[in-house]
Amino acid sequence: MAEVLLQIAGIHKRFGGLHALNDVTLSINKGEIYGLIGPNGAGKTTLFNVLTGLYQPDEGQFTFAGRDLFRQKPYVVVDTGIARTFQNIRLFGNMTALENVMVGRHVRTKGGVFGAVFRDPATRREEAAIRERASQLLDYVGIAKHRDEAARNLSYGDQRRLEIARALATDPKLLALDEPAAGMNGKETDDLKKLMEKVRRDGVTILLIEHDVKLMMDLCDRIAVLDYGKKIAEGVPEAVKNDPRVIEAYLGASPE
Ligand SMILES: Nc1ncnc2c1ncn2[C@@H]1O[C@H](COP(=O)(O)OP(=O)(O)OP(=O)(O)O)[C@@H](O)[C@H]1O
Repeated sequence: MAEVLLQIAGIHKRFGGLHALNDVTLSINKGEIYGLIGPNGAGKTTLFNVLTGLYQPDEGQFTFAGRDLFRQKPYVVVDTGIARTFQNIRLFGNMTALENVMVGRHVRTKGGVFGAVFRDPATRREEAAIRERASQLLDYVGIAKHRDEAARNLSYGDQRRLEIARALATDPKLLALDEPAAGMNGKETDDLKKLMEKVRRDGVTILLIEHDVKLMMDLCDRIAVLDYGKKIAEGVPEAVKNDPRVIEAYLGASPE
């Protein structure tokens, strides 16, 4: 039987009078690529923000890898094994690609203030290991040649890959990607799809928000659909695509 990695139940999130997440329940199995779709404003990013500790849910339950993460702080969430990218790229533009990934890696290291100030041998060894791992990750996502370039000078597609490398540097069990293909051309999207398949093969579960329906249909094992903060459908892509509630949510009318 499939092993559940992430489970949320009865999650509510309100912004004043707006019910952005309304009783959302879902579970993601280890090794899955799980998609989240829905019209604009449906609550997808809000759910990501709840799952990564940026927003505190009003009610519900949230467990991940056997730990209770309900209303936990973002650093606890990262530590437990959830990493994410953002809809709007959030890199340190003036830092090199390598340095951006090293920042992500620091989450998993021990060197404290003492080590950083006095640069003792243990800290220097640790720093070298961080650099080495960051370098490997740039290679892994296919942008090793841009290692020493400022992040802001990378192409849009490469910046998205760099964000993924930085997220992977935290050694996540679950990688949550918020519209990673936005603004990509066909070739870049195809390369991104291959990268996500590789990440999954290497043991990382993926949660994906994406508007590119073809990409979602090709890539996801299961898809959940949000509409006005409610989960209106969930299942394998083919079933979701043909679900009348989903067609209605997207088109505003049932195809009779
Ligand atoms: N911090 C906030 N304060 C107030 N309202 C918010 C906040 N964050 C999100 N919302 C509202 O919650 C609703 C859901 O927004 P959300 O960004 O989660 O939708 P989405 O499905 O990700 O949309 P899109 O596909 O356009 O990115 C929207 O009506 C949005 O305006």
